[in-house]
Amino acid sequence: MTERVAIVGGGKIGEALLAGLINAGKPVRDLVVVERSAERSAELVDDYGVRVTDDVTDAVDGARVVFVAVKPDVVDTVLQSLGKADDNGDEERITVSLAAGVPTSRYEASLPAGSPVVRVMPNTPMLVNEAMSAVSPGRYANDDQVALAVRLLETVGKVMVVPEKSLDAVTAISGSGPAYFFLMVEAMIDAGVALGLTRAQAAELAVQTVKGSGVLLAESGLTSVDLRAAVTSPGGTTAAALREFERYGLRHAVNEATAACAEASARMARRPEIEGSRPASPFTPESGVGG
Ligand SMILES: NC(=O)C1=CN([C@@H]2O[C@H](COP(=O)(O)OP(=O)(O)OC[C@H]3O[C@@H](n4cnc5c(N)ncnc54)[C@H](O)[C@@H]3O)[C@@H](O)[C@H]2O)C=CC1
Ligand SMILES: O=C(O)[C@@H]1CCC=N1
Repeated sequence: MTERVAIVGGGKIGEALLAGLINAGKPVRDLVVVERSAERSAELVDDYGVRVTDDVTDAVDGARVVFVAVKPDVVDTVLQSLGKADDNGDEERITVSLAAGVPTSRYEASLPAGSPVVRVMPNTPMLVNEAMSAVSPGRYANDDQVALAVRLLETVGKVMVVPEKSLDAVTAISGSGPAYFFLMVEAMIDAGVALGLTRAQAAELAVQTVKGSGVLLAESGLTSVDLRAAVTSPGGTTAAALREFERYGLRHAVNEATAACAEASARMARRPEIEGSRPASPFTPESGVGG
């Protein structure tokens, strides 16, 4: 892996990618991060010894792959700088977007004609090299360029190639999906406390249960239906719990929530003033919910 890589946006996803690439053996000298916040830049320099700059044009000079990991409403600003960057001569620069809801066509319209663009929907388990990334080639990205993006992303988890029209649905399942499981764990911890456990006990029980269940699902070769049936003894405790989940409409809630997520992603693609088109969050920033 000798290609020079620039990561524009050193937030949660940008850092996850940076850490993953370094862990996978990519030399730090082949990496550069573009970050607007001075405080965040200092953290990245301290933690990874990577070069961090606030100048997009300077950072992408000589970079074979440029990952765009800023919020969707900042993408147009970044594209203006990318559009002004010198070309790389023979080595065409590949722009890889990690931003939710921004179509490859918007990149292609701003970048020099025929620029290769690849759009990706990753997720935050990338921080522990367990990402699920869905990759969609733009109209000018050739097979080798897509393969390079896939290879880099495989250093931080699994990769699936899908047509771009699937990305709203992908966002509803794997992009936002980690938050659904975190919410479930939060609810289980509160429920454990209500049943008399300490919060620490309930947290340890719930976290290890979700981790073990995930590994079992990924590694046993069995389906979620088989595995649920294996936990559910006839007339037993699990059946009593599952009956209540069905009575309160868990499947309906999942259908409605994922439909709302896919629609939010599609809405962002239709409108450039992305943040303004988002529904109000039910959470405060202090609750730690964002992303
Ligand atoms: N957080 C998540 O679970 C996921 C996020 N994404 C996408 O990844 C992108 C990044 O998301 P996060 O990492 O969560 O956001 P974040 O807010 O943690 O990171 C964004 C970073 O970009 C920096 N930044 C802002 N303007 C800049 C500019 N002009 N030049 C350089 N840096 C700039 C910010 O200071 C910040 O550090 C978003 O587009 C989001 O849609 C995709 C999938 C999952
Ligand atoms: O909530 C969001 O908009 C981003 C995209 C997928 C996960 N987080």
